Amino acid sequence: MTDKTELDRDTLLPLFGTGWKMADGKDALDKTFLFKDFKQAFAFMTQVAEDAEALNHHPEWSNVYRTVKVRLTTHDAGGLTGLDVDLARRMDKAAGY
Ligand SMILES: C[C@H](O)[C@H](O)[C@H]1CNC2=NC(N)=NC(=O)C2=N1
Repeated sequence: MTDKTELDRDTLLPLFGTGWKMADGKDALDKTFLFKDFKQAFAFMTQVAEDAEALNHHPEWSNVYRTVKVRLTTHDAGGLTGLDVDLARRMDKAAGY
């Protein structure tokens, strides 16, 4: 599921349910994760770093204390692909959704 054309509403709907939003003219998925404290936020980032390496697909993200802001897009494709959906799911799992 790496073709941009395969991303339909049914694929994205479960992610909207966990707080992901379309951004950047629908070329990206954004979500803000809020954790109990910095330690939990950083543990999440450490787990997701492993997932990103496994997928060879990497988030744009920033961390301030217990907040992690994420943007997912596929630079190679110039928009959203199945890789972004896969990484979003892994992030939700790592955050305990
Ligand atoms: C060469 C390598 O496959 C590419 O640079 C990968 C790595 N990680 C990536 N991550 C994201 N988010 N988009 C990409 O296009 C991308 N490309």
